[in-house]
Amino acid sequence: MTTAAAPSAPDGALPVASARETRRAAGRLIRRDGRAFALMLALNALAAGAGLAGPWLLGRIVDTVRDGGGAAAVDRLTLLIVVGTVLQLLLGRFARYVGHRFGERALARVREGFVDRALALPPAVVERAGTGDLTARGTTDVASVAGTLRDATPEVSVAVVQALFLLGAVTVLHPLLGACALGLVGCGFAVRWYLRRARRAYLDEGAAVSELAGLLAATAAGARTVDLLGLAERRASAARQAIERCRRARLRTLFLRSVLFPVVDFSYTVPVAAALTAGGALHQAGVVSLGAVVSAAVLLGQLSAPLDTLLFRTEQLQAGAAAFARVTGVGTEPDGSGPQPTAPQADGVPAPAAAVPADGTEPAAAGAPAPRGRIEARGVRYAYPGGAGDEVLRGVELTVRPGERLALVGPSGAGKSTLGRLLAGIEAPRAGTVTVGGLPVAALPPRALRRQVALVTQEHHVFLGTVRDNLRIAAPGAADTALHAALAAVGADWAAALPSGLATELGPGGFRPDGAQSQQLSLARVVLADPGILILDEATALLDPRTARRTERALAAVLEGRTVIAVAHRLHTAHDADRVAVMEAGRITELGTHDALVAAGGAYAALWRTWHGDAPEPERPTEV
Ligand SMILES: Nc1ncnc2c1ncn2[C@@H]1O[C@H](COP(=O)(O)OP(=O)(O)OP(=O)(O)O)[C@@H](O)[C@H]1O
Repeated sequence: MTTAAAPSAPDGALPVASARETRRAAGRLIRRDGRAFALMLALNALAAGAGLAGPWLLGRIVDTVRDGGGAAAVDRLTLLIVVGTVLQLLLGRFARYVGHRFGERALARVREGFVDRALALPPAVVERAGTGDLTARGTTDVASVAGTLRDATPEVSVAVVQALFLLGAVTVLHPLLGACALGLVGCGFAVRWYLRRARRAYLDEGAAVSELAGLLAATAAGARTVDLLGLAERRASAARQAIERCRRARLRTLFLRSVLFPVVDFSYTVPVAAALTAGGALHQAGVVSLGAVVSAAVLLGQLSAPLDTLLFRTEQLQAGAAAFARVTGVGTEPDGSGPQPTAPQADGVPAPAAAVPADGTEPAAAGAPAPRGRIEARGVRYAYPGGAGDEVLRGVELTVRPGERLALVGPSGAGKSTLGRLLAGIEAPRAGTVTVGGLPVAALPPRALRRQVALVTQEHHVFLGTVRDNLRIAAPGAADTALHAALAAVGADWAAALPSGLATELGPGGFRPDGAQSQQLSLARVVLADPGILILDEATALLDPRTARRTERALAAVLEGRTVIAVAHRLHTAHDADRVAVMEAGRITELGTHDALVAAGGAYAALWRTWHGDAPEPERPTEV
């Protein structure tokens, strides 16, 4: 899906679908349930047709009485009015029922699509946008779309059909009486004025709510840090500013409504007054009967009901359309040219890129083992967005062979973690290329990429749900035997002793794994995902020594048979690696085996001597 982002999307924020793309997405939703939509419209048309009987029969009653007709004739006409009204009620109710069901199905599709696209978002996109925006789109915006689809769409379709039928009926009575509906032109101007401003205003309101949600979520998540560092006043001040922006955005939408509604209310009376005036003249000229004038006035008076619905729902439709644009925008690229989420195949694995790797290794194929191809960085340059434009990586050249273990060492801030993120495809280089098995990582769909490269950090997350749920995230549909094998591979013996085995619930109210156990669960997921290349960055850095030892043992099992690039904090890791790359100021300055680099007497040799206590501490802190 390609969209042009709304111009307002700030740098790093998730894109918002353009008006055109929003309309297209709505069209797709309607087409997918086209029969139900057509049935809803047909039933509405029948209900509106039945509704015309009342005013028309009222006119007939007036004419009958005027012509001296008896009470029996009036009774018959009155009975027909009752029949018409009941018919309208029943058909209208059925039309709404069909409409609500259509709305619910469409909403389910919107929700499923949103979840799919949100889950397929590259982590870097979520990091830059902030989880508040994504949360607000997944909650407030989806709820707004829900209200629109469930209530507004059926109501609006009823109202549109009713209004058209009423106008048609008056015009049939006499074209001049139909022309009296032009008195509603003031209403049209007011609505146009409103609609021109409403999309922008509602988008701003949604963005302000997202910002506030993100700020409050971050403050709540970091409550202890806020308390510890005495940041409460600063956070409260930021929250006050965000609330003020919300208030201003809300006031703007309120102002738009406060102009719209009074103008519209006045406009409703104009056609009725015009019909009575013009109708009186026509009647006197003998062109129309008195009953026709009464019918026309009643029909035009009845126009206010569907128009009211339209106006009332217009606001909801506008808010819903803005929310739909924000929901649809998730997972699209701001410039409309970047990678789009890949539709999963039946087994949940996306189709891999159909290209033959340059180094002759087998291309990825659905269900086939991930290729253990070489990973290469050529002339890689990178600067963080919003990082004052300073280059963090300045022309990195690196080739890691299949099955090789490479240790990345160097001073703090040299760019090791950043290079790890680029090699894992989380960030894309500003210049140069990163390829895995000959395929540029930037061109691989996220899920296909994850089958080839995994970045293991000290961050690990236990999801609410069972042990099985937590593991199957990496391999949907994996058999219990595979899950047990993965747990055993990372030394998670504790899992076998859980009361309900793989069905044990994790988290509050269930089993609460400690740091090492959580890390083991996340490593078991890596085993199940079975990527050919692992990038380790501080995987055990924050753990206490005992936990770190347990985790490292688990890690050793995971590394077996894979290409490994490890940001090395302890030089014994570098010593045990096949080769060592020294990184300084965004470049690889030394590359070779431990022995060769020590013999060369360069930066690595100095680090190694420092680690052994043979030399004074270097001036810059190092990762030893
Ligand atoms: N998200 C970010 N936004 C802006 N600048 C960043 C970001 N992350 C890192 N940097 C900057 O990029 C530079 C390289 O950081 P990086 O973390 O890659 O270095 P490192 O060698 O891994 O250091 P360390 O071992 O201390 O993490 C540093 O100057 C850092 O301040």
